[in-house]
Amino acid sequence: MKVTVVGAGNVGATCANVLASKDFLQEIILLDIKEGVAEGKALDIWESAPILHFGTRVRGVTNDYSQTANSDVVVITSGLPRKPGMSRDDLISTNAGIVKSVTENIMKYSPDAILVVVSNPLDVMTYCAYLTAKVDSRRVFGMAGVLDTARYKAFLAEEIGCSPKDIEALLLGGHGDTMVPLPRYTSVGGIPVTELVSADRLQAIIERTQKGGGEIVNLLGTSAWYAPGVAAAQMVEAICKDERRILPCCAWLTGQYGLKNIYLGVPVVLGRNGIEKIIELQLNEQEMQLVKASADHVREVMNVLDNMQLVKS
Ligand SMILES: NC(=O)c1ccc[n+]([C@@H]2O[C@H](COP(=O)([O-])OP(=O)(O)OC[C@H]3O[C@@H](n4cnc5c(N)ncnc54)[C@H](O)[C@@H]3O)[C@@H](O)[C@H]2O)c1
Ligand SMILES: O=C(O)C[C@H](O)C(=O)O
Repeated sequence: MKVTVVGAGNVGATCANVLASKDFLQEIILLDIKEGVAEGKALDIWESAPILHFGTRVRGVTNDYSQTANSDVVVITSGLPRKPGMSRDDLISTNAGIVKSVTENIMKYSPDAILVVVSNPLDVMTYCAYLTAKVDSRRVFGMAGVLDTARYKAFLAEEIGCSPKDIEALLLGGHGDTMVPLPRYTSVGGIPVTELVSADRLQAIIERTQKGGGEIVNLLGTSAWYAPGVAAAQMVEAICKDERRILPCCAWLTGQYGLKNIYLGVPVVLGRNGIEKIIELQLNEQEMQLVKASADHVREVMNVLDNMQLVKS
């Protein structure tokens, strides 16, 4: 199978590197607009193949979309990352134009591809790619929940002093400070998390998760890439291997959770056709209110995109 990663910056290059090292793809194309960047990083990754023992061919190109032809999956990471003091939503005016033009170019050469959007503001950039691609929404979705859930699990593992491997958890909503980690759907080695972590510590972990992206931006001056890159790679693997994994993804809702015509993070079954199924949980009233508040925020930013009249809804 062939995968294209658009944007050879921090997240794109990390995603390509992780995918290559897993050795299940025939070819990865890394594409960037900046001359030499994708070629240089792809060559560097390819030169690690003899050491890591993988056979996936990794090639870099500068804006030459003909090289991406017939990709099975395309990961879109092109766009500006935020700096300290910014919210993800502040990136909309620059990144919407980038995501639109990238999606147009990709669809020209890979009309059957599945698109995994990573650029921020995530939920709205996924909407932008969907409007531009004009394909079934099951083939256009975003990466956020896998990353946000991983952060939630990492913080819990640290608190409990256990392996992150033993934590199962779920998180819903938009990729912003209104995201909704769900303690009722969180367990540690089969034990409900509420039996191991006090209510106030759990609330502190939820709030740290909600601001997890900003924590890294404040430390680095730019946003995270190791966990985001591997999170996107996990989604690509689930699709290409038709694993039918249940992962939280930013998906187009058509009535689920009482919401429609909106991209929002929900658990889905991810397989060879993209989103095979959206899973609807039986939320209690308080959880539903939090999801609705998150959806309200995402809808506000979707309206900003609509008002830009860049792509027709
Ligand atoms: N969804 C998430 O959970 C998540 C996580 C981390 C980062 N992000 C977002 O991903 C994006 C990339 O982050 P990063 O840290 O890799 O940034 P980066 O600056 O390191 O890389 C972005 C790359 O995109 C390239 N680019 C810009 N316009 C392009 C175009 N038209 N065509 C092709 N390439 C183009 C740039 O040249 C650059 O190399 C940002 O918008 C960031 O906010 C999202
Ligand atoms: O926080 C950001 O701006 C990048 C990304 O969305 C993240 O959560 O790490």
